[in-house]
Order: sequence, then structure tokens, then C-alpha cells
Amino acid sequence: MILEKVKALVERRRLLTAGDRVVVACSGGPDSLALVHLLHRLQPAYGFDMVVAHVDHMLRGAESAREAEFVRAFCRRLGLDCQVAAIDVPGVLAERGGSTQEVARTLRYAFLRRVADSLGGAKIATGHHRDDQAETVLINFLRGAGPGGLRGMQPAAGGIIRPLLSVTRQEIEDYCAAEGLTPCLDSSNLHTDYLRNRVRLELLPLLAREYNPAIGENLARLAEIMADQYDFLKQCAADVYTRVADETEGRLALDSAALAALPTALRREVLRLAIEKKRGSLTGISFWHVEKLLEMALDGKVGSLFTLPGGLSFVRTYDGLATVDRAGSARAAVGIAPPGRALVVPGVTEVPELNLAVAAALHDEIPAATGRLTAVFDWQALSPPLVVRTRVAGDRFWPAGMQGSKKLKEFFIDAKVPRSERDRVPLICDQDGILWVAGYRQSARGRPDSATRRVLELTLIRQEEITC
Ligand SMILES: Nc1ncnc2c1ncn2[C@@H]1O[C@H](COP(=O)(O)OP(=O)(O)OP(=O)(O)O)[C@@H](O)[C@H]1O
Repeated sequence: MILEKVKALVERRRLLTAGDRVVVACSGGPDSLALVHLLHRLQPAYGFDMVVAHVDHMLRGAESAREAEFVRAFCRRLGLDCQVAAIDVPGVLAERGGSTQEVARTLRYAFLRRVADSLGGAKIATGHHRDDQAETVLINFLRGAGPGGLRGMQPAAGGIIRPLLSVTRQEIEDYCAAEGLTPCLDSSNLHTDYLRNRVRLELLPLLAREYNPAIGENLARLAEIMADQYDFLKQCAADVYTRVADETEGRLALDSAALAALPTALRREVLRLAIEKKRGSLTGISFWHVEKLLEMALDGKVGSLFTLPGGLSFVRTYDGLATVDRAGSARAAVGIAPPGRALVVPGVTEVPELNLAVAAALHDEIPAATGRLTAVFDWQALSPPLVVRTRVAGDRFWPAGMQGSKKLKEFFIDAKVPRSERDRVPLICDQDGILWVAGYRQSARGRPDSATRRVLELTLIRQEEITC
């Protein structure tokens, strides 16, 4: 029965195929003894190679050394290779501190990965079972996990396979008894932390006794359902990602309108994906961080800034969000980040960051054209205050004379503005966006026409002209 269950999971999740190499992690407890024994039985049918690996954490003196010897002898009887490492966990703890379980666990997995690597990228098999899964889901739930945490452990993830994940602790114990396997019982409890112990010994029995005897099964099923839904959502997020996000020159821009068009679950996942791509991982990113960014993308004030743990910052642009990474802030230091410097109208605003000044004058009629450094606007069609700033990722505008809006980056490319200059081009904006890429092109928006009664004339004055 247990063998059938293991086979079913192996096949359903394609855990093992012919030619695979597997490092079976064996503590000497019932779960891992059953795992070694069962995989050994499956080996001929599936055609994989297996090696057993055991870690003596040196935490219980002679007893743990005996355990290592026990695992060796067990493997010898089955004709299996066994690699044992004695790892000085107490020594590492004395030197670096930390929790015993965490340190033991990190060193244990490091050893298992070394063995797997030495076999040319073998899979690591562990003896996690259905009751471990139920505990994990419940613990994650208590800690406030979202769909990712409610998936519990995966049958196959990160180079680790868990062939016993659909088998209960009781079934494993029955199997050990039936096959005459005599586990070292201590080892199985060695790593159990305080919370897990309480969930195992108090909470789950209470829930089973007083609420639902099928709680373990239900939690394990929830994990499977959540895992499938999570995968689906991730796939959807990856599919729509390029509709929302645009990364160029190391800066990531997210488009608010495209984000708003998605269902909420997908908005969150797209944001998580963007953060993961930019930061390399989601460690330390909570539900709250994602919500905060989402709120900023949908309703935030232009120029507002939010920094995630680890230092990645997002600024609210006119169209959405843009990252301000280290390179970006270096650039912003030579330019002017949103919200920008307010223009005095009428009057002269000095802009020392760009070595220039902007002169603003109001007229009753359109003055004669005076060249590239001057632009005129219908003052009553604008949304003051006007500001001057430099570009951020995601900037768009509608160049006068063209059919529609365009990414500023593309405009710069088409207008052959050298890359080194782009962060120093003054952008004159009102609260609805860019009005003038000063010195290059005015926006189609805000231009005066025959109905205009008040005309704003802006003139760029280069620093040399101010000083001489
Ligand atoms: N000393 C050990 N040597 C080799 N493998 C081990 C050892 N201890 C545990 N394992 C492997 O890890 C599996 C899980 O063990 P356990 O539940 O005790 O670990 P844990 O500390 O909870 O950490 P995790 O569950 O993340 O592995 C076991 O079934 C076994 O495959």
C-alpha cells in the first residue's frame, strides 16, 4: 500500500526517471529508514542510482557516532553506498552563535549538496511525510503566510525530492514494523523546533480530536491545491509581465494603467515578480510591502518614494512606478528627481543642478517664435504647479506633430540625443505630465491656439548666459 502511494506520487510529479542519481538523506529515524528501503525497492523498476548520506552533527557524543554506524550497517545490508560526514555543530555554534537547529540544518544541507554535486548534480531525497506537511502548512498559516506558504513543502523543488509526502507517519511506522526496520528514534526528534513540537503534539491532536479527524489529510490537500493555483498564477504573471513592466538600462518601470487592468491577485503577483527580478529574491518581502507598492502604483502621488528591505526604491512617476537603484540615484544626483523643482511664473527659476535657469513670462497674445530654447503654452490649459526635473524610467509624452504618446526613451533615441546627455535634459512638466522636453520638442498638449487668451512663454537660459 505504502509502496503504491510512493509510486503514485513519483509518477504524478515525475520525481524519478531512468538515469537519475539520488542522494538519499538518512538520519536513522523511521522516516528516512523507510525512505531508503522503499527507494531501494523502486530502483530496479525506475532505473536510477542511489547513494545514502548521513550527517553526524556531533551533538550527542558517542550516541550520534553510534547512529552513524547504524546507518552505515543498514546500507551495507542493502548493498548501498553510504557517505557519512561528522560535522562539528557545537564548535560552529560556539564560534558563530545561532540556533542549534538552524546551524545543524544549514550545515546538513550544505553537505548533502556537496555529495549531490560530486555525483554530477544528483537529486536529494528526504523523508518528509504527510504529517510533516500538515504541520508545515499550519505553522505557515499561523505565521501569516499567503498562497506561497500555504503550499507547504513541494514534492520536488530546489533539487530536493520528497517521495513520502503523501504517506502518513503511522503508515511509515507500520511499514518499519512490517519490514523489521528498527530506527534510532532519538534522531527523528533531534531537529524538531519548539513551535513545530507544539503543533505536532498539541494543536494538531486537538484539532483532530475536537474539530475534524481528517485535519491532516485536509491540510495536505490544501497544500496541493494551493501549489497548483500558485503555479498557475505565477505562469499568468509571467505571461502578462511585459505588458506591465519595462526594463531598460537597469531601470524598471511599471505601468499603472496596465496594472490596474489586471485582477487583484495578478497585480500582486506581477509586482512580486518585478521585485524578485530586480532584487534577486523575495526574502524579507511581506504582503504589506507588496500592498504598499500596489497602492502607490494605483493611487500614489507623483514623486512619492518607497524603499523595500535591502534598499530597492520605487518612485511614483506620472505613468506608474520606476525603480531608483544605486546607479539611478547616482544619476538622480546629477539631475532632478520627481517631483522636481517648482517654476516661478512669471519669473526666473535658477536650476543649478543643470546649470541653467528657466524664465517664465505671461502674454496676452502669442509672441513671435524665437527658436529651440523657447516654447509657448496655453496657460489656462495647464495644470500648475509647473516643475522642471530630469527623466525617470517609464516617462512618456506626446511629441507635437506625432500621432500619439511615446516613451521618452524612444523619443531620445529617435532624436539622437546622446545617452550621456539624456539625464541632463530639462523636462518641463505640469501635474499631468511632460509639457516640453526642453531644447528638443514640445508636447502636443497645452499648445496655444486661436482660442488661447493667456500665453505662457518659457525660455531656457544656459548658465554661461546667466554668469556673463
Ligand atoms: N542527520 C541527518 N543526516 C542525513 N539526513 C538527515 C539527517 N537529519 C534529517 N535528515 C533528512 O531530513 C529529513 C527531514 O528531517 P527533519 O524533519 O528532522 O529535518 P528538519 O530539521 O525539520 O529540517 P527540514 O525539514 O527542513 O529538512 C529527514 O527525513 C532526512 O531525510
